Amino acid sequence: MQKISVKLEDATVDYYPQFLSQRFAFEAYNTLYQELAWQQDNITVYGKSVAIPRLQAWYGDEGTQYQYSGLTMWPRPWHPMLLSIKQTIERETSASFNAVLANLYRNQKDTVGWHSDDEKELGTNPVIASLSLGAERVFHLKHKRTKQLTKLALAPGSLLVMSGETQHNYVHALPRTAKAMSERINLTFRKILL
Ligand SMILES: O=C(O)CCC(=O)C(=O)O
Ligand SMILES: [Fe+2]
Repeated sequence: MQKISVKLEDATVDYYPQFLSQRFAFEAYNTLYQELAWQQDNITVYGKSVAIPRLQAWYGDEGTQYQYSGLTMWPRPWHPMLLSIKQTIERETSASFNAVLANLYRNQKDTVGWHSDDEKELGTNPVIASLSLGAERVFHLKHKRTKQLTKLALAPGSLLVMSGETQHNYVHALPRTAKAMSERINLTFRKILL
């Protein structure tokens, strides 16, 4: 399988342009779009409740609840399609995961702002495996100290694996775009320390 090591200072990022076949990526998109328990969550920012600009769903092993910005996400039991994708990623990367955050970007206005996946439940130097389906969107990575910006177009069926000190040294985001975009699903597989 084709794997591209993205050249980044102080980070380890691998990109698999066609991790899933086009046919399977299309099928997975349709199934997950229809069958996951997509919800609109609110977070508390400066004491105010704000709707997150995307839909989300959290699936995982029992005990993998996850907290951020005043929001606790309780895991739903694995959907068979998520479990099968997880196992395929585990075989290829030799990492293991026990939960996944599914994001649904409904259009070009849905985004995720600058952050690192550095919640304490993930431990130091977590492996985050990010699978993309549906519309292609541009993922941004920014070095915290040098501010060096890297942009990666994430194709449907592609896998981006961030490991090593990436979360420590970089923030990442999926910005909104001026151009109209159809729906995109992103699955970020994680390992919550229990
Ligand atoms: O949608 C993406 O590609 C990124 C999602 C992300 O960064 C996250 O869920 O932590
Ligand atoms: Fe993230």
